[in-house]
Amino acid sequence: MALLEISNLVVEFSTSSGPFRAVDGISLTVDTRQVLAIVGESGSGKSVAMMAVMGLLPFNAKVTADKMLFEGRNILALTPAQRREIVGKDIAMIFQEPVASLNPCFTVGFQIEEVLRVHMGMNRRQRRARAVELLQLVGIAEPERRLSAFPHQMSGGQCQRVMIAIGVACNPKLLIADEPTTALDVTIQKQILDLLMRLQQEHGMALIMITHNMGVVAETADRVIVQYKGRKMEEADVLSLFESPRSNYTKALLSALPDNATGDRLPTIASYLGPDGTFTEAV
Ligand SMILES: Nc1ncnc2c1ncn2[C@@H]1O[C@H](COP(=O)(O)OP(=O)(O)OP(=O)(O)O)[C@@H](O)[C@H]1O
Repeated sequence: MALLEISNLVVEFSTSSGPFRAVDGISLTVDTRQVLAIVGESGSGKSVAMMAVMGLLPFNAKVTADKMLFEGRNILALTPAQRREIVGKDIAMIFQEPVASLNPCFTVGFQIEEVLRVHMGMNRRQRRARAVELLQLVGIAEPERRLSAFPHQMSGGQCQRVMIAIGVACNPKLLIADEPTTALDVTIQKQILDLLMRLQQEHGMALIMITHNMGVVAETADRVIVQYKGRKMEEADVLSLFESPRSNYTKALLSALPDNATGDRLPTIASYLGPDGTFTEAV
């Protein structure tokens, strides 16, 4: 049984200019301990699809799916209370903007301990001890002292480490990382990726890595889904994707990497469109 199984996920927003379909029939499965990358340009519906899994979309979103199963349970049929037992505990998500994702009004210690209070029912002493352990785990020096820091007193990289600590606090079975390194300096990006991969391996978590960066895909993923305008263009294991991409859109993404440049100018996506103005899907 797959850990997460989604079939034909559709997310439609009602907007002032009519319905807008951000996710258009995405299917995917994630197995225990697997790292799945979802790659695609900005606006391709990567985040919206995963927010639908978390139940975090606003009221103007309509979510439908033939299947959305976590460990065999239909997530869409759960009551909000049942869903909250899973989300944040068994499935956790970290976001692109670590500083903005933390609450500026509370210390990082409070924010880590809150998750432990809600999901693990720990008492004050246990929470404190676990919070120190978590900060150590994510590589924050002087953890006891840093627990009383507010997010604005920490760097972006440290805030992302705190977000990761909150994400893994309850030993989730699945962690969804939404562009976890995009807002960070290049040197810090590498450290955060290494940290995520170490935690994934040590804790045996499955990881969904949302990214637009093919380098991140190559370094982290077992399987890859390439998404464009809310649709899945291609799904493959990571080696096949880089060695023999089947969809024109994947070919376009790969040829747009500076390392693959053959001329003075990088090719544009448009030069890979088929005669009907669309990309071939290879799923
Ligand atoms: N609340 C909303 N109402 C209307 N449209 C929305 C809403 N939230 C997201 N969208 C639209 O859904 C589409 C998909 O957005 P999404 O954030 O999933 O893209 P993405 O692939 O994750 O890109 P990025 O990497 O920039 O986050 C976008 O066109 C976005 O404008």
